[in-house]
Amino acid sequence: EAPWIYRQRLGCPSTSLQSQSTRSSKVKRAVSSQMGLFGVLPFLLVSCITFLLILIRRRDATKGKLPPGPTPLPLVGNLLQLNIWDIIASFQKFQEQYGSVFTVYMGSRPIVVLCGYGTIKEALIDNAEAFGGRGLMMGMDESIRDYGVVSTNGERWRQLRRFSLTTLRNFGMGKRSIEERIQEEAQFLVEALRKTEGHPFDPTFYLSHAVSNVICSVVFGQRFEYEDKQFVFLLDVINKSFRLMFSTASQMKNFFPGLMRILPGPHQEVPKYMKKLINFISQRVQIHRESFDPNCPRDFIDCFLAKMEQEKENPTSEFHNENLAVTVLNLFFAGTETVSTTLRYRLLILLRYPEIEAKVQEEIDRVIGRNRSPSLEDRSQMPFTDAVIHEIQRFIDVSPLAPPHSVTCDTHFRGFSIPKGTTVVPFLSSCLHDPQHFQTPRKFNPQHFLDERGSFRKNEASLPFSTGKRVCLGEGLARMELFLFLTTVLQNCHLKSLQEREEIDISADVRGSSKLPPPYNLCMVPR
Ligand code: HEM
Repeated sequence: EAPWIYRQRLGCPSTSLQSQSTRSSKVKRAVSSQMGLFGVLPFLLVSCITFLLILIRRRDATKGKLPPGPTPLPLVGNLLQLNIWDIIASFQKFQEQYGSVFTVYMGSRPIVVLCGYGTIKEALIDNAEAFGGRGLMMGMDESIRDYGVVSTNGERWRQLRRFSLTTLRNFGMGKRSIEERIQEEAQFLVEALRKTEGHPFDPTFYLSHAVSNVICSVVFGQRFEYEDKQFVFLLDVINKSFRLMFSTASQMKNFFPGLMRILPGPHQEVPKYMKKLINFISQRVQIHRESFDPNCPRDFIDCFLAKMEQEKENPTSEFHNENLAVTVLNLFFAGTETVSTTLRYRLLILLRYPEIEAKVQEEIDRVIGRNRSPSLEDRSQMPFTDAVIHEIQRFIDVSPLAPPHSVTCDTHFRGFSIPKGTTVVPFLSSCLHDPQHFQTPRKFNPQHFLDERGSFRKNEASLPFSTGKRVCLGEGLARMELFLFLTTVLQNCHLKSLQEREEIDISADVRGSSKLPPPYNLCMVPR
């Protein structure tokens, strides 16, 4: 006969021969065994959790003494203590609680977080070699993770980084300098803005097209009309894959990589988009090959093809088709969203502070005038504009967390032992808001970058591009764009808000670990 509790569940009738008393004693026994079960279950659960915690602690003890942090649970790690919609706020809380180096667990993976300028400098600059590895970038598609410059390590990364830096520094890129390419694009941007004829519009489209065109010009040797079908296709695919890679489902890969690999969801679409992008780039490479002249490289792809030619006898060369396609893809991903978000956010801040816009325009008129395009040489004579550009980058903090690093060897740091291969995340936001380096860290204040005489003053804690061996490879290019786009637009247009300035909200829309300006419209009036 099946035990009572199962018969109840299975809906079996109780036998009619059983007397009332036998039935009631059976009921009592069943109830007491059920109660026993409920008493035992929590005990078993607590024992299992304790056992797993001990295992985690023992494993960490054998791995080294990691910095302190919130107590992780088995399997989920610190998932329950982290606000995955606002990781920045969670990290700020942990920094207050545990200090400038703490450990959080993403699932069963420990991640060491570095906070504040002193700590980040000591790790990324003073111990550059140890902290210069790239950690596993979970959000990135597996088909491209092993190639290119952003997510690789060792010789591959070293060679591709050196090559990309040299090429972006303008050597061997044909007749036109990168500065000229940006100046040209800035003029196209102003022309497009003029066509809005003072009507309200959302600047996102114009700014992202202008910024993407700079990368197109550097990489493909060609800019596109903003309505060009190929260009619109390229930007659409980049945009969609960017969103998917930073979606919550993709972020959950950090916690449960194995599970997320098989679970359905938007993150499973990423490889499809990657394939489209790689196909697009491969077609462009093929077109380049047909008109390639090794003595006159026109752009990044030509320079790479020339390097492939030079190294064709070397069987271990890193200059091959896969690395070419993914490095180009890396430049698009790393160099478009960051710059265009900065430009978009910057216009919003200037709408909020029209007196600052007026002061920048006064400097533009005095140094550049209205009859020629701004050039990089002008920057050194424009301390106020330079300070505003730096302060906007500090204040808006578009990359609050650097992508994951990893330690390349067992590392002793501030009394802790971090085993080789451990993921380390520089919390750049904590640097940009470090109260020891900025007088009013949470307020927009260009004085942070000016001395008493009004000259530009560098601030070592201002690290929006990170620092050390992995410092942003496009920093030089980005700084050129940020200066030339701003000065060209303000030389030609006034910004007009649709709201009273006091009503303009400049606080960021935080999504996971990214910060974006709130959506807004504005008008541009020709000067
Ligand atoms: C406002 C604009 C930009 C910001 C705030 C920015 C910020 C960053 C940050 C924080 C990193 C991570 C550094 C680290 O791992 O510690 C990075 C890496 C990188 N950035 Fe940028 N970036 C910008 C523009 C660009 C542009 C225009 C390009 C390319 C043309 C670019 C290409 C890269 C690449 C390739 C890496 C990976 C470097 C490596 O792993 O060796 N970035 N950037």
